[in-house]
Amino acid sequence: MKILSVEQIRVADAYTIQHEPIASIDLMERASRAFVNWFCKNFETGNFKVKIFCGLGDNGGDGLAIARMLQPLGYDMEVFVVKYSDKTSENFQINLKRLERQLTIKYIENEHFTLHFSENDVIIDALLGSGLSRSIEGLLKSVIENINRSEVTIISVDMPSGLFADKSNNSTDTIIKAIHTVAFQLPKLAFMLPQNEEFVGEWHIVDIGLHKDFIQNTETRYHFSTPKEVEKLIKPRKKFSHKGTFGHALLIAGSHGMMGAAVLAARACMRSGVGKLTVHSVKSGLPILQTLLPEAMYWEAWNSKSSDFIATSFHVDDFSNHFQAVGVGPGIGVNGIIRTSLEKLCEICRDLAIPMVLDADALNNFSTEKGRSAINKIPESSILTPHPKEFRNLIGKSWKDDYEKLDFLREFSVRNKVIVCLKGANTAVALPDGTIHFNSSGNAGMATAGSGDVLTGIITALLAQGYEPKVAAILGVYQHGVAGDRASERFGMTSMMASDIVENIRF
Ligand SMILES: NC(=O)C1=CN([C@@H]2O[C@H](COP(=O)(O)OP(=O)(O)OC[C@H]3O[C@@H](n4cnc5c(N)ncnc54)[C@H](O)[C@@H]3O)[C@@H](O)[C@H]2O)[C@@H](O)CC1
Ligand SMILES: [K+]
Repeated sequence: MKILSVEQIRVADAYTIQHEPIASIDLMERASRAFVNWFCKNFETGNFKVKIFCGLGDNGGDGLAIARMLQPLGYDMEVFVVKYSDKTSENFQINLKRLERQLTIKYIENEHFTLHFSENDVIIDALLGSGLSRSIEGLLKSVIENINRSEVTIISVDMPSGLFADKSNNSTDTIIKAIHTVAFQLPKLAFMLPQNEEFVGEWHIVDIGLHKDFIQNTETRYHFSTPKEVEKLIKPRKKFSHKGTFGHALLIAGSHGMMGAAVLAARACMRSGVGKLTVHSVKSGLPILQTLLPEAMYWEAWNSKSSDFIATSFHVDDFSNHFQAVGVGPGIGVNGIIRTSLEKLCEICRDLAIPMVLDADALNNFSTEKGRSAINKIPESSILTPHPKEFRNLIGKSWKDDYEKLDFLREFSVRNKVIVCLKGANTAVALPDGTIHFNSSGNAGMATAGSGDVLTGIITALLAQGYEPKVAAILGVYQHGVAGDRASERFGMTSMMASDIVENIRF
């Protein structure tokens, strides 16, 4: 699903009005109806009052139309119009006239207002939407501060009022803190970013029938990978296939005291459909891995006498005609010898065109001053899976906000021609073509030790099966999240562990 800018949404709106064709006021009616349908499904009539706060533009117009539609359905309504300006939109005016016939509207015209909220109230925020052009001040600011203090359920129409859809707010800005945001047709970039979580709450999309052709033909750098889109990427397993069909993966992971990382990645790899798996790790890890995962083969690190790190002088003969994918990083440790051996590994994979996943310590080895100058050795189209701290170390600089983080992410991915999965809620998968794809699955329970190792295993397995790197990244991240969602259903977010994610992988 595309994420369009405010400007693009405005054009989509105009295009729909012209080409469907539909009158602007009827499009607003359709949008408001879509909101109402969502609302009725989620909030059955009962012992509570719905308080709608309307601005003076089209977002306010939506609010008035929503009030008109909800009242006959049995909701106890109170409608407030905040008169912060003399200007109103045409659709607002039309909807105001329509509603005035049905109920008494209350006006908030100056700072001498008092609002009373009771615990069960539900507030619908239709003050400002995507038309926001500056930080909120004056009367609107006072009203929003009052609403936020009420601590009752707040539902925002299209956008939490005061939040910019595709650029950063000032840290002191006044913004509605919604529990739910019900957005029209497409998600906004702001919804994807951790810095906006307390304003957006849980977001939902309702279809308002914007013109499909326009959306299809509009270019954007941002995408939200919906379950429907991603699930289509899974290749069916053919009846006459054998284990050779699904590739042989090499996983380089673990060290003394860090064998859990290797086991988690390896188990996840096997659960994700790889034909064969070899794990390359330290000597002391052999009994651990062979006991916990008899399905995998073991390749002992050549010079791991002290058995506390992997530092193999990789040789091309060990790779050619052997492996279809290499995953490297979880628990391997960081030092100059390991980095040298990683550089050699990258060289071999590049020459033999073996796709790679680099995670955790593989990335940390490229995050020292010397390491950064060797980043260009990472083969094109490799998949890197850092969490934000690892990414910051890799690029050697911090970002001022989440928008700048996305810019750095895109820059890095384009410059090095690699795929970067920046992990977090809505993991961002940046492709070398400059696009960023946000993931839709997963939950906060996945912020637990070993969760990243599981992702490495999944993506390595997909590469070994011949999935194109960009598909392996987007699908792998999604399936990892789905497995995490299943694990959290069973154990709860707080109690789930990375091994529960592994046991819930299902392709
Ligand atoms: N684009 C679409 O597809 C549709 C949009 N609709 C609604 O229209 C909304 C956008 O409407 P508008 O463009 O009228 O904009 P808003 O209703 O968000 O804002 C109204 C006006 O307020 C002024 N304003 C901006 N920032 C302000 C501030 N900080 N303080 C005071 N005034 C400020 C601007 O002049 C702006 O045009 C959407 O969020 C959505 O709710 C729907 O009605 C139907 C379809
Ligand atoms: K709003």
